[in-house]
Amino acid sequence: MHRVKVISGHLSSYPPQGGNRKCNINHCRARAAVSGPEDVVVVHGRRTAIGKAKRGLFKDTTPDELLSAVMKAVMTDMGLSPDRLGDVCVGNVLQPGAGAVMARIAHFLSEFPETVPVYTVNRQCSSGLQALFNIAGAIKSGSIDLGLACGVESMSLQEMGNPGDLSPRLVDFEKARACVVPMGITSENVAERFGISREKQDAFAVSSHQKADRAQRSGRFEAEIVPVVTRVTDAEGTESTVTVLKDEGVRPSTTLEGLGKLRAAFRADGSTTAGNSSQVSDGAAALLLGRRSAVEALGLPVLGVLRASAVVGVPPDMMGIGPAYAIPAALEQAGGVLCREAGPPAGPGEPERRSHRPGPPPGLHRRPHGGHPAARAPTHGEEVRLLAGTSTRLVNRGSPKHL
Ligand SMILES: CC(=O)SCCNC(=O)CCNC(=O)[C@H](O)C(C)(C)COP(=O)(O)OP(=O)(O)OC[C@H]1O[C@@H](n2cnc3c(N)ncnc32)[C@H](O)[C@@H]1OP(=O)(O)O
Repeated sequence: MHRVKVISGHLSSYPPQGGNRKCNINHCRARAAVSGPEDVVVVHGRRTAIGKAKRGLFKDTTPDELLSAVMKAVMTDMGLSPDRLGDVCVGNVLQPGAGAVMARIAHFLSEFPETVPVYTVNRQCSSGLQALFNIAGAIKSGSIDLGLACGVESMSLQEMGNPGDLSPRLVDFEKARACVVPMGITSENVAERFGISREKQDAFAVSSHQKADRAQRSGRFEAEIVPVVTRVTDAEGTESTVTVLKDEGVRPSTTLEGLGKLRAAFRADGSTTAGNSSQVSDGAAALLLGRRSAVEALGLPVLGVLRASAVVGVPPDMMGIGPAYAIPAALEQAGGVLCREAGPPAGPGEPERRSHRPGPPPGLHRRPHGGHPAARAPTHGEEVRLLAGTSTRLVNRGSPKHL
């Protein structure tokens, strides 16, 4: 939840509306100022540490075990029996069948009863967020009161490079061809088309490592990380038992100078390196959601309220720009007002826009929905939480109409 607060803080840092008509997210929030028993609220969440794929302490751990660790931890922390859950949704990309069998096995490893259902969903990098929004949708529509939204991936035990059986005709369609562009190349495309220099990427990476290091050293992640006891085999073939407690991607010694020496990983003349890339990782997370009335009746805490959601399709050869388009779309739903300054970056060669309601980004098609008339705001001192995903998803307020 700390990161959610940070994102929310970024979004609210725009100056109040004035002569320059910059977006004021607090104003948007004020427009959404009613709360009620039908709200979908976040109760609790836990995650595993994020392991370094292939070389980290989770490299030999199966995803059902990672998933089971967080599923169990959330229910135990809340003192809640799993049979209270109306549904469990798990986001996953690489496991066969999006991990349906793996998820059901995790369910039983967690000693959840068979009467509680579980299913999986795959929306690539935002699969976990999609799971969250599916559960929120089921709560909002009245089909369940409480649900568990999870995400899990073992990049160590599955390969990214096999897209499965595809039509040979894909070569005749530019966008279809772009769907099999490797992730590293999509990073190069974004850097090139939006003018994000190697220096900027390296500077961002240094600052990211520094922030993660500070957070790690000050114990900010401790409450959210579930210690996982597992087995790992070292390079000599010796197996040992370890307790995994810490994210493995953080390199406190990272410097601009050191990063500057790394070679581009995907294109000889490129700018994406092992130092400024998103680490290939293993891990899992679970979040308990519920209808406010049910949550309060059980005496459970309310961490935040889910207010709006938006998904925006983007060109597949630069899929990493998803959040830049989905976040403004979700904000627009949350408050019905959005300025371009809070919107996605201008497209390549596109002048900075100033319209109060941005049109769809170049080459992109906005889902045809507007602001949400039934916006509600939290009570009891809660803040609105806008949850941004690694990809195209924002989750917060919804209504049956939109779910
Ligand atoms: C669930 C998911 O994980 S999905 C997201 C996965 N991410 C992607 O697909 C984005 C693309 N990124 C990638 O494919 C990978 O990060 C790659 C191919 C660029 C690099 O992968 P790896 O070779 O495993 O990178 P790794 O972190 O081991 O770094 C390799 C070397 O670069 C250097 N290096 C990496 N980071 C740094 C740093 N911050 N400072 C200095 N040197 C560094 C080191 O020499 C390191 O070797 P070492 O760990 O033995 O010291």
